[in-house]
Amino acid sequence: MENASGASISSAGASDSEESPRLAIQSRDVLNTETIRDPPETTTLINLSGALDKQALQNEEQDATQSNPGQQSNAPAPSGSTKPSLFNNPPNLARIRKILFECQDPIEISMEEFETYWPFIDNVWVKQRSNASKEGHCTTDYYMCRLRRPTHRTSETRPLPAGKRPRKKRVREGGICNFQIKIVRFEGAYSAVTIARTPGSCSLHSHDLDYIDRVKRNSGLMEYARKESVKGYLPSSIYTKFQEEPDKLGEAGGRFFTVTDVRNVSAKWRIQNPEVNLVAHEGYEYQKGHGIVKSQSTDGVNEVPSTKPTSSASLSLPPDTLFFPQFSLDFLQPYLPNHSERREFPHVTLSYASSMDSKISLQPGMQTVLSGPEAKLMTHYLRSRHDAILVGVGTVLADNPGLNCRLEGAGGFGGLGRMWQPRPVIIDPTGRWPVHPECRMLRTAVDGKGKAPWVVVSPGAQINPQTLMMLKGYGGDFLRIVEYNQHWRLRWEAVFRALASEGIKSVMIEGGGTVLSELLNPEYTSFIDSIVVTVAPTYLGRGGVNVSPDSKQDPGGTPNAALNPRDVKWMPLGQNVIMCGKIRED
Ligand SMILES: NC(=O)C1=CN([C@@H]2O[C@H](COP(=O)(O)OP(=O)(O)OC[C@H]3O[C@@H](n4cnc5c(N)ncnc54)[C@H](OP(=O)(O)O)[C@@H]3O)[C@@H](O)[C@H]2O)C=CC1
Ligand SMILES: Nc1nc(O)c(N)c(N[C@@H]2O[C@H](COP(=O)(O)O)[C@@H](O)[C@H]2O)n1
Repeated sequence: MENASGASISSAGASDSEESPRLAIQSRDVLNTETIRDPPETTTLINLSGALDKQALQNEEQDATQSNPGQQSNAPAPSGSTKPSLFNNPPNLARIRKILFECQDPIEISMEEFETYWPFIDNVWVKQRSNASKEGHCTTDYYMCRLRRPTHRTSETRPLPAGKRPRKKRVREGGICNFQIKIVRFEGAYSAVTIARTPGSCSLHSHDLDYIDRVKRNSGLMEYARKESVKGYLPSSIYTKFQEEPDKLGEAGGRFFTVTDVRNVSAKWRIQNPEVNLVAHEGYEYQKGHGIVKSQSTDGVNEVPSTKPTSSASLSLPPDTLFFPQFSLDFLQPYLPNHSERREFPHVTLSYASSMDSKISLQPGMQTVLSGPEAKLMTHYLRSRHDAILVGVGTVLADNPGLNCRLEGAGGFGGLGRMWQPRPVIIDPTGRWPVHPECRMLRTAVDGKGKAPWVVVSPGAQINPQTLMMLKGYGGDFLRIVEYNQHWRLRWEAVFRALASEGIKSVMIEGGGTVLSELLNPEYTSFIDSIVVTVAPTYLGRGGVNVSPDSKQDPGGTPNAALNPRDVKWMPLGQNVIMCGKIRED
């Protein structure tokens, strides 16, 4: 596809998800101390990938305890010595249901996350149509909100069992809702599902999620009821047990769950298993006027705390998770992108760590740690606030970086999909970077902890078709820039314009020495908004990689400072000092 800047994304046969690369949730502006430390509906943020593995194990264990329904007619029996939960809710279910209901921004999640969470929100949606790509790697399903239909379907047209009267046609209260989404599933080395509103959709539902939960139960919830029914329990006993865990029931969308819902599920199973005598759970009995209640005699038996933790309680974040700083980062605010601004070019922040002698590494090709733990957290916070992280190929070859945000709450670190994960961008005019499945950026993409990179190349770069397909398979791409400056270097203006036309509104440029030194020269400073430098209390010496713009002279030939940032602020963070400044004239 060719864009206005003369750049092209080499996306022959691209899937829907590739046509629209800015598909992850882009609401970085809301990633602040409050949302990440104390999100509105949950205080426990849990890594999804790890979580899902453990959950699968638990599901298997639970399934293994289910005996064959035909044999277990009068002995359905989880032991009363512990209090096993009837729910196996995936982490952050309420919050993620809300995100998948509102679809405020396009969402990109892994196939596993989709399969885990979608059953708990499928009550909202009715499928309209499906398309599949010729190769079969990509399917697109179009859904409309269930309330788009003005009425419940009348059952008059359906064949009815003998003696059953047709239901009355009921007109929906609250009008109709024209919310529509498309779900694109892309299966390759990197499988992903993207969920986004379609162009004809309204931007908000005309009702809340509770309204739909009242009208229709989701299939995740119904599956809980089915699993318990096939153990031979009485519907009212199952219902009573569900009600004993109101938080989990509510989280799964079951605030309006009724005993009739369980009866419907149970009845289906009973058709196949008519000989089974349904029983109450152990420790529960029928009490006239109250239905199934916990027996007095066994009260307390079920109160013994379980030694086996329930689903989300035992889940942990990946070991490389960084926890949100307890110290204030408010000082950064004036230097951060403001995504609501309409701009031709992205907001550009230069952010790197430097020694006292302006070196960013001990020698070319060598990674050197200059940021202490506090400054590292700040850098990851900055990453979360930008759409893309740009580096030169020298940095990628030297550091094999991840270029993701590893703060708790970011996608893969307790957040959904690739939420708040920036897009790595590599300036590699001749295609020197050896795209390899073991490199950190691609591993990060496979693990759902970040995005695969876009590699900016010049027209002459020889990109092997297999390399192209491999990178695309991970969700990355090559971006060809055809504009050069007088030194046969790619024109930064063209790079920024190409990124803007791909939906990138903010870029954090981390390095290395060549890229930073070039961008600090006068011809580029009109593109640079802010600079955030982490200064380390060390001298790396002359052999180090330098950051320094070209020297400048005034018109009389007197040497002058090359660049003076404005609105400068210095902030000590641990052993480092952070220098923030503005570059571009407003
Ligand atoms: N402390 C810190 O914060 C950081 C430190 N670093 C360190 O920096 C070092 C790497 O720096 P360096 O070696 O200078 O490499 P860079 O990462 O700056 O990459 C330089 C290469 O990028 C390509 N490039 C850059 N700008 C352009 C342009 N306008 N047009 C065309 N090509 C361009 C060129 O590739 P080609 O040669 O193929 O033409 C160039 O050689 C590493 O040691 C790394 O650890 C890196 C980032 C941050
Ligand atoms: N802020 C900062 N401090 C340092 O001390 C550094 N060495 C760097 N390096 C940059 O960070 C990249 C590594 O990123 P990952 O941790 O692998 O995600 C590296 O490539 C440089 O861009 N930065």
